[in-house]
Amino acid sequence: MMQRSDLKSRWVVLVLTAVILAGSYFNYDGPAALKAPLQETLHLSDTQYNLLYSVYSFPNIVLPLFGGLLVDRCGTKASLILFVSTIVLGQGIFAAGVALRRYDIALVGRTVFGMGGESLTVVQTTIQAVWFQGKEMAFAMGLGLTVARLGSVINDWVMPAIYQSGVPGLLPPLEPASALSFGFFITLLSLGCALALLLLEVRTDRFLAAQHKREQAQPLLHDTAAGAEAVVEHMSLADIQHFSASYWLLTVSCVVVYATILPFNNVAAGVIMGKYGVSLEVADRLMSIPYLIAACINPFMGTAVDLLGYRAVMLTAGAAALAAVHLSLAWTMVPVVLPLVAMGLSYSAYAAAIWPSIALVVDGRAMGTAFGLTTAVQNGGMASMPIAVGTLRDTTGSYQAVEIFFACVAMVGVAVGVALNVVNHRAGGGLNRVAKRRDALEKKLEAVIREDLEADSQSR
Ligand SMILES: NCCCC[C@H](N)C(=O)NCC(=O)O
Repeated sequence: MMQRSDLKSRWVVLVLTAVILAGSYFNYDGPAALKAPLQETLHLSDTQYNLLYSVYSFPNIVLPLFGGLLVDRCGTKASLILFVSTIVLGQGIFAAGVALRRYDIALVGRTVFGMGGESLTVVQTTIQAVWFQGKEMAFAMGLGLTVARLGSVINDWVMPAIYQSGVPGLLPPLEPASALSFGFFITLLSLGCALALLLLEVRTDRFLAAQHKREQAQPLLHDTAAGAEAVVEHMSLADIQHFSASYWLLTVSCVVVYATILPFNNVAAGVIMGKYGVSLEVADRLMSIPYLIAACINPFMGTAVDLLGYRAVMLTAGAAALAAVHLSLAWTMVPVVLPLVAMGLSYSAYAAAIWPSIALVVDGRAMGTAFGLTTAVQNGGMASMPIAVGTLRDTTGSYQAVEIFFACVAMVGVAVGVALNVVNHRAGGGLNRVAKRRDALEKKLEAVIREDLEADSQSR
């Protein structure tokens, strides 16, 4: 039976989902690129500044789980439009709050932005998993993250420039709200791409339904995460208890390892300026290195995962490399470019392995919920880390304790990775195998079971 992953238009879907997410990532990292001007204009301490990230993540300790359920129950189309509209609204409120010098409104804006932002990553990953299932999934997710991360990198370059010079006749210079308003226009671009994707999905539904009718297969019921297959069973929260041990270990790994990457980026400019005595502009450029490296090599890392497997090994090695990076930032004076490049490489290896791994250990009909739950737990880490980091920085007066803390968290990620390798090996080692070989083995197994059942019914 023909599926979405058999269609060439999956590449258009990849471009659209990537650009949609790039708009979200661009704005997520907005405060990091404007850290000093924001703190100056709104008179914020480090803790208050970091709260702009924590409030993004607080609602997401729960919301993406329901976002994922919504994706599985109502489909990707409605969820996509809902979540993109929410980031447009949130960014608008955030920019207005900063323009009005109202920290409380700015916090509300970041909260609303977060309510859409993380569930958007869930629906985007689910759409990519559905359209690339059994094909170039890790490559597609890697390329998607590349474009999204380019959003972060462009943000690091464009936001300080717009802050400095404004947009003639439109946005005044030396005003952080100008840069944030520019970010609002970027979210409108994401909305435009989401509407284009909606049209494409509707046309694909019609095409596949007609195709299935011709093949006398079951009609297409709706566009759930299970894609073009006829799905009648609905995922419910209770089904979470059937997720495997590998899934839970992947989720714990995701929360601890990402907690050493994304929250580091929020304070990277401060770490670099404090340790190496460079200006904000130079620090902003330097801090874009990890995301830039990751953006450049994500598709290659993804291809390596598609061709070689070794997902569980790769995500353990990625965590170990991140621990080394943070220790070197805490205790050595090596040129800062080295640990930043190493961070980009390890982040990319980790991201290329973790997201496709989740798609491999859960059933198709639970994909949105699984991504949602992982993202929810991940946000627990992303909500608490900035507070811990801000408090450590405010109490010790330097970033050394912060870096040692990041390294310890990464080491927990190594331990979880080792446990994952053991558990997965006992369960057949699917995560470290190539997906196509894994599919072939599963098909062989199904055929043997079917033959057994047929022989059984004939002998009765
Ligand atoms: N919007 C920035 C935070 C992204 C969090 C998201 N759940 C995620 O982890 N995405 C993958 C990545 O590597 O950024």
